[in-house]
Amino acid sequence: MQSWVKRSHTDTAKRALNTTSLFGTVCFKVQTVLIDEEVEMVTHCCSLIRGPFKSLQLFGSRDCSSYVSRTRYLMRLKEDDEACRGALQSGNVLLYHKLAPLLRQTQRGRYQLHVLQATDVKGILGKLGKDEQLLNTSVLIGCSDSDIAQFSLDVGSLEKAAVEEMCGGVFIDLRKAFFLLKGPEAPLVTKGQALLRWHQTHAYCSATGQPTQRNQAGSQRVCLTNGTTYYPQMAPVVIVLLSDGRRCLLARQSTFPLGMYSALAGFCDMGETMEETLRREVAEEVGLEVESLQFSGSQHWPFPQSSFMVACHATVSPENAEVNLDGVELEDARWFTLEEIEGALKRKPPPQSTKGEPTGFWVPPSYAIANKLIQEWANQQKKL
Ligand SMILES: NC(=O)c1ccc[n+]([C@@H]2O[C@H](COP(=O)([O-])OP(=O)(O)OC[C@H]3O[C@@H](n4cnc5c(N)ncnc54)[C@H](O)[C@@H]3O)[C@@H](O)[C@H]2O)c1
Ligand SMILES: [Mg+2]
Repeated sequence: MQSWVKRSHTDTAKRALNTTSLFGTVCFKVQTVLIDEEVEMVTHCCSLIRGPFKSLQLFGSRDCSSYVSRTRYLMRLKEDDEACRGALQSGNVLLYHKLAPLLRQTQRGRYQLHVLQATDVKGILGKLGKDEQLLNTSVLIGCSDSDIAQFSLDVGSLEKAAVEEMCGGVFIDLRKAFFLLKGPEAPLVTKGQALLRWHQTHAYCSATGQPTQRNQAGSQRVCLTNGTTYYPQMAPVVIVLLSDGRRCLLARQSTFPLGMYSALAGFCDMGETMEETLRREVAEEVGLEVESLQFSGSQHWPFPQSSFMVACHATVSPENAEVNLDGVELEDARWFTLEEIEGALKRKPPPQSTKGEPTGFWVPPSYAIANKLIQEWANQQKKL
């Protein structure tokens, strides 16, 4: 196959691929972008899609795992504006209105992400008399299991109700949406929002005050005056569930919903390791000295800004477990037994309108990594 494909044809095929999803509707797409004499060759090429593209090594081989293929594809879209613009034309788009994501309700009343095709979005923009170029302000957020590039787009300049009506969906505040969505939809919707928000707040260079320009994928912005490149950032936070061997420590801030207790958390100071942050935060907030720690997992947390949560378990000695509260940040911190924790894990959060203290404390819902730490601790204690 490689010997049959002349150099110019190889370039043509590459160009064709730039306009498509990973292994999407290549044959259909190329006919829309190529001149006639090229179409025949590329159509033939596409009919043998696995063979030629493997030998041309445009996206790596399908012998690799699909995860590797998707990762390489996304990497390429971040580096190649033209390829990214092409992928956007046949991509999936999550819409946001002033950073509130668009969801739709299923017949069973469950909420799902409302994923649109780029062509649908263009149709909506056309019907509302808006320039199709707005689509190009989308940012790349991933690649679906069916190898379609995924983007997020804020249509805050359009009338919210009109878009909702046309799409048959509803824009819902992220805090609520996060709670309503299940599985991989929840992290995807927060990633989409976090990246859009980063662009909305980084339009200018903090050194020159001049405008910055984004690449097509939205993975970076560059100051046109001094050339500084800015990348989307998350603030690192350590979240820790302390145990004295028998009980675990949970705390609450006065701003938490009534009755909710969570694990201790704190932002990393400049230059700190994760271990140092953990030790410092525990000392600052509850006056205890950590003896040992164990990494558990991590999570991107979009509220109020993007944090990168690193979750750990840590122990203190039972002889030195008396809490000495820092009253500035925390309203309360207490040791809880396994029985109390099991009760709290089963308890549903009270409705937001509830006045007065709910009967019994409760813990953050399952989408918060604090919940995972608490579940892990309870499971571990049950084995002892
Ligand atoms: N996902 C979860 O399960 C979970 C659970 C608990 C807390 N959290 C999140 O962890 C984060 C940190 O927790 P915390 O509030 O206890 O932190 P913290 O104990 O460090 O206290 C917050 C204070 O730290 C200072 N600070 C330093 N760097 C900051 C930065 N980059 N951004 C904001 N404030 C900074 C501010 O003065 C702020 O008032 C919060 O955003 C919270 O929403 C997530
Ligand atoms: Mg804290």
